[in-house]
Amino acid sequence: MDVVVRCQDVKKTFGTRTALQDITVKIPSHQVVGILGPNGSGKSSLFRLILGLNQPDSGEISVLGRKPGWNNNHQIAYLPDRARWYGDHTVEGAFQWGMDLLPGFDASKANELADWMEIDKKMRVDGMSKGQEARLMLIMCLARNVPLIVLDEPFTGIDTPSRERIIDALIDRVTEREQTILISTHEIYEAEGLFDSVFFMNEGRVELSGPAEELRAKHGSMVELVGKMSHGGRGR
Ligand SMILES: Nc1ncnc2c1ncn2[C@@H]1O[C@H](COP(=O)(O)OP(=O)(O)OP(=O)(O)O)[C@@H](O)[C@H]1O
Repeated sequence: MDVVVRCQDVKKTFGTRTALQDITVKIPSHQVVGILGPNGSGKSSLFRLILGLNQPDSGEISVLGRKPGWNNNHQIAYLPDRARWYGDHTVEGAFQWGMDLLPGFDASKANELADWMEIDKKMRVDGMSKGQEARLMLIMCLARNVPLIVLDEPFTGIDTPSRERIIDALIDRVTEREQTILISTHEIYEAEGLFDSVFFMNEGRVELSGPAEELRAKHGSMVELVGKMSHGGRGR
């Protein structure tokens, strides 16, 4: 199995709060990987370590075979939690900015994604609704030809019918698996079909992981599994 992220005994605390404890995982590459778990379980903290935005207190982490940090991040497209970036641009302006500054940004792919997500390219970003801006942020990441895409809650703010449409189309589009896509989301019911593998986090630990098919065969749907785990069942 090719591995995109390798963590060995990783621990991260913020003051008295433990965000991650004893994380030892190998996240497979060339897959769509769901990082699931309740609020505060450590998903965003793990992503921030992958990007090198925070350092672990102890343990080792490698991403695409290297230590995380600025010299690795040209290979990663990252959509952070609560991101709002392109305020004074139009959509086309954001795409131009992407071409100038984002490694691997493919404007024709961005245009195609904008048509498909029904985003008007002349629109100013500061006039967008939350859901339109969330779609633009998703496009800015998905249009990049980089080996790793990390999406932290990418569907938040997108209304249910649009979200379902976007996720269905993503399921159709990300079949080639040239890239690895890590997605954290609470929209498990809708997103379940996207995932090849899933890592369930709870209280800063990875409590269960594996190929989505295997987990489903053993435990039922992901929604049920997350429900059980969030209530202390650990899915085992
Ligand atoms: N910068 C920080 N300062 C203090 N505590 C933090 C910080 N970042 C994360 N934490 C704490 O670490 C724990 C894990 O937070 P994290 O944001 O990683 O969870 P999450 O699984 O992404 O949650 P959510 O689903 O709500 O986005 C929480 O208890 C949180 O309060």
